Amino acid sequence: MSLLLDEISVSIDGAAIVRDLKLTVEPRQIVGLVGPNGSGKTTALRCVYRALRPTGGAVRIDGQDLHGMPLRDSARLITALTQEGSADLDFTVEEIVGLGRAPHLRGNRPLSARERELCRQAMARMEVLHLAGRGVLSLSGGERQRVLVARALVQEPQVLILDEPTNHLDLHHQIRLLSMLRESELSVLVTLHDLNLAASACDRLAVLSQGGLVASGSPREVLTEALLRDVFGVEARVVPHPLTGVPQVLYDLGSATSREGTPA
Ligand SMILES: Nc1ncnc2c1ncn2[C@@H]1O[C@H](COP(=O)(O)OP(=O)(O)OP(=O)(O)O)[C@@H](O)[C@H]1O
Repeated sequence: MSLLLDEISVSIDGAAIVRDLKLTVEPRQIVGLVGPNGSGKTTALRCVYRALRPTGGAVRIDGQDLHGMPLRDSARLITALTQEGSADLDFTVEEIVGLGRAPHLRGNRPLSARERELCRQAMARMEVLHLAGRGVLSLSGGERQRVLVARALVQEPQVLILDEPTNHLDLHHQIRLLSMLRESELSVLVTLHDLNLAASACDRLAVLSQGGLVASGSPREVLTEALLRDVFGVEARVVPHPLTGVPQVLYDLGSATSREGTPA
C-alpha cells in the first residue's frame, strides 16, 4: 500500500509547525523522516496516525483520503508505535499484545487460535515471549518497547508508523528491529535520530527543518557533509560503510557548531 503526505500543513495557535510537506512511501518501502529537535517530525506522523488533522493538504492511502475513512477502517490499515504512552495499564505482556487485534474484533469475541498463535509469533520475534505473563509496568524501557512493537505486528497492518522506535533499545535490539522491518512486506514511515541506523535501514530519507522538507532521496543522495552542517549544525565526515557502501557519519565531540557557526 502506498502512503502519500500530500502537501500537509499543521498550524497550532497561529504557528506553522509543518509546512506543505509532500512525501511518498511506496509499497514495501522504508522511508526515514529525520531532522533536528522540534523540526516537525512527530507532528507530521501524528497526522498519519490520526492523532491530529492537518490544517492543510491531505494524507492519502492508495489515493484515498485517510481522514475521510471510518477510524476503524484506517486502524486496520495503519498502526503506529508512538511516543505517546500507551502501555500504562497494568496488563500482562500477553494481554497488551493481544490488544493489537482490537481493530479486527467485533464485540467481545475472544481471540481465535490463529490470533493467539500470531501473538505468540510476534512475541517470539521481538524476544519477549519469556515475559508473556509479566505485568507490563514491571518491564524495563527496552522490554516494554519490544512488547509495543509486537502489539503493532499482530495488528497485521499494511502501513507501519514508528516514532523513534529505537528509543530504549540496546544495540542488538536496535539492529534486530530495523532488520525485521526490512524483511517485512510493510510500507514504513519511521523517525530516527541515529542517522547511521537511518542510512542502513531506509530506502529513502526525508529531512525536515523548521517544518519544511529540505532534502529527500536515497541515503547516499541526502546524507552529505553540507546537509549535516546546514541542517544539524554538525561538522562531520560522511564515509561509505566498508561492507554495505551506505553513508555513515563520523564525528568527534568538537563537531557541533552553534547556530552562528562558531564552536558550541
Ligand atoms: N500542541 C502544540 N502546541 C504548541 N506547539 C507545539 C505543539 N505540538 C508541537 N509543537 C511544537 O512544534 C514543533 C515541532 O514539534 P515536533 O514534536 O513535531 O518535533 P520533532 O521534530 O518530532 O522533535 P523531536 O526531535 O524533538 O522529537 C516544536 O517546536 C514543538 O514545541
